[in-house]
Amino acid sequence: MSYVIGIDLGTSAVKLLLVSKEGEVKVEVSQSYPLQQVRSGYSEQNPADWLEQTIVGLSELVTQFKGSVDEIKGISFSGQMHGLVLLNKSNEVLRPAILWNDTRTTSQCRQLEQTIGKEDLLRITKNPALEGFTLPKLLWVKEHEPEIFEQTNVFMLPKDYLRYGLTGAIHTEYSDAGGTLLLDIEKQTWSSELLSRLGIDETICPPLVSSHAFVGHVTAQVAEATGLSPQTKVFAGGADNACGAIGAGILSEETTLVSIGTSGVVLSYEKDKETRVDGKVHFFHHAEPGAFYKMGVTLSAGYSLSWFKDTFAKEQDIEQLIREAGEREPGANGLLFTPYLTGERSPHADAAIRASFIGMSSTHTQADFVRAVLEGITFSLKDSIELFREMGTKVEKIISIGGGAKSEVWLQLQANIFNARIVKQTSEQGPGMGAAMLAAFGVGWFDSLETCAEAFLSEQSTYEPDPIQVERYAEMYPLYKDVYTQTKQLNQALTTYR
Ligand SMILES: Nc1ncnc2c1ncn2[C@@H]1O[C@H](COP(=O)(O)OP(=O)(O)O)[C@@H](O)[C@H]1O
Ligand SMILES: O=C(CO)[C@@H](O)[C@H](O)COP(=O)(O)O
Repeated sequence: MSYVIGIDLGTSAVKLLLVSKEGEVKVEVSQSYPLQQVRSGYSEQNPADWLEQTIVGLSELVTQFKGSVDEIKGISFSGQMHGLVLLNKSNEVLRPAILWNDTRTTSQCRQLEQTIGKEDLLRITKNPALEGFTLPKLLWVKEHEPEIFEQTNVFMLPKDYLRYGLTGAIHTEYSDAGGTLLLDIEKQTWSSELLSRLGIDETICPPLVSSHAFVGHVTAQVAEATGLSPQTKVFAGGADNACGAIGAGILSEETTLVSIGTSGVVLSYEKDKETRVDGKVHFFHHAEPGAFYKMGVTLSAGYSLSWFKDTFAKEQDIEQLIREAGEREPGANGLLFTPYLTGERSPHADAAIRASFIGMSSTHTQADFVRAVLEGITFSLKDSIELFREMGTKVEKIISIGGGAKSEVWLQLQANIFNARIVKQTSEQGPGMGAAMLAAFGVGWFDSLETCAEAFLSEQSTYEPDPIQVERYAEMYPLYKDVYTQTKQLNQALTTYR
């Protein structure tokens, strides 16, 4: 027997899957780490925590594995996107990583628009300046922590740091590089034009490789700490959403992906680099060679639910909370929630907006609140689905992945709010499975990711939209959308108090 390992460096936890050559998940391990949010809009993690927990997870996986470690042929990665990791000349981490959901960089985004111009940014990177992307974070460090910027030898993205920790080799790959806002998407190179206009030395950008590229073996030290064989081959990997797309079989334009992890994502495959999304949604390289995807992002999707639970129902079981919410009426008895806890990206690129509960009454119970949170998160994903539909994308069949896809109640809610058929696969761990598939493709078990998908992926259950509930949610949706318009100025005024 032969196996590969897919490692998904999420925001809440690192998830490791041991997958057989037949695509069966044999061992699944998850190790969590904290998120530091010291001020509203700030979000950081310690790269040492990622590496430490991955090593713990790998040794746990090896312990649970019944076979010989020589049978584990390859490892690859999926990782939360955009996070800025800075290393000095000795490859030591210079400061905590500034994450994708950190929105402190509004002024750097405006500066970028002035220095480069919105049109040139779109022409080169196919994306607008958004707080979550890596370049504004780099400019923030340059401005606020010049002594750290001076010492920077190379920047990295989260899963690239993990790969460096396991192999000692420094790279990034195209699917994550697009999310830095420094990649020339058409030329597939770091943009010398942007870098020179911003006065940033190109040497701080890591070398670029393809997602399935072989980049080395695990080091002897890592092999000893985890029990893995030092012969285990390591492949580059991809951005978590690109890997999620692979792990959900989004390798053609027919199906759409919805991922509910810490963030929420709506994603569809694009063959053509000429596709224009005009900055309304993101446009990046897929982890499949030569392909692309467009993507809308809700910053606090699963995070809104976790926040609610941690703040108001810490001791309660998440599944029980969702089950009780599922028994309440659609519309949560007139309670609306907008999930803007850390600002928003799609369709409102607004770092200052914050979440609301609208319509609270003394008759509302905890279950109504949880229902409103689930509905609000799902409405916010519908905003991206509507953008896709306006662009001409048919959204009829959706593969749903991420922590949110563990819940039947939430899957049915997605079908009713999106008015689309929702499919859950045998594993909801799309990004980890996508990473395992990149390793399987990399070691040469398959001649394409499509053939790998045929062997590895299968659908488990389908959720059809219920026409009565579809109509009810269609009536509520304009009310949900109005909350943004009505609370925008209020939230802007409240920034002084944060
Ligand atoms: N049993 C469950 N049912 C529905 N949602 C869940 C369940 N368990 C966790 N979640 C949601 O899944 C989210 C984590 O999803 P995950 O894909 O692991 O995130 P990440 O990749 O960002 O670490 C949590 O924030 C939580 O809201
Ligand atoms: O910023 C984005 C995409 O642009 C996020 O989707 C991150 O990639 C984090 O993902 P999760 O931890 O929610 O999987």
